Amino acid sequence: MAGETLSECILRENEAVFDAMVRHRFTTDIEAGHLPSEVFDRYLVYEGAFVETAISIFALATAKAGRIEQKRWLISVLDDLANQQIAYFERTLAARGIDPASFNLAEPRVAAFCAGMLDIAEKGPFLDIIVAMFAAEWMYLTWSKRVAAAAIADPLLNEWVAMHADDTFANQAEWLRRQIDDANARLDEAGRSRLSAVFGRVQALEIAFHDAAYGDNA
Ligand SMILES: Cc1ncc(C[n+]2csc(CCO)c2C)c(N)n1
Repeated sequence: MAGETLSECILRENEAVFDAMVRHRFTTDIEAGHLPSEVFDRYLVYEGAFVETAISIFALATAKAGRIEQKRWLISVLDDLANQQIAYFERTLAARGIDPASFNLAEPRVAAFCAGMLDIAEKGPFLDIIVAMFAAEWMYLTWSKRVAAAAIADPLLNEWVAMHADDTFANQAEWLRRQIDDANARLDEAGRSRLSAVFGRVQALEIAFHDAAYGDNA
């Protein structure tokens, strides 16, 4: 549509699947204060595996970035993932007495999500990686900002939601969004629709990943 940025166009074209994900039962259960404890435990183990995958994805983006300013920013994202996010999982798994070995990390929907994201990063150009991570981060920012307004009794769950609703995370998601909008003029229609399809594919993988946190009865 005329006067629209590329990120606005991508969000409009994928509105239905994006809304389905930001309204996923995982987010509405947290908001309503009744996320089952065993679902949070399973989620933490699956999510910890994804954060390690995210380090590989951002490392590939760093390697493929054309400009030093982009590399510099992505290195700071990597530092945050390796030092703040991984530390959250180490602390949280220990505090909740979770043994990751007692969960199935080969769960098909979790494996499909991690492998699907990594595949985009390995095979795709820089902008595909940026769009895939924009899809994952913008979605988390959107539901976390909504859910952060609710009183979350579990301090570790509260911390997780707050971490995705704060300015640092919002700046990260907005940086990705700017990369997409700045590239718009250099793309043709086929390139734009390919990126929009990447965004939609990531939301579908995300929905299955969050279903998996509920076990087999999702
Ligand atoms: C399943 C899943 N999807 C998206 C995010 C959002 N997110 C938060 S940090 C990060 C990586 C780099 O900042 C991403 C993508 C998540 N946490 N877990």
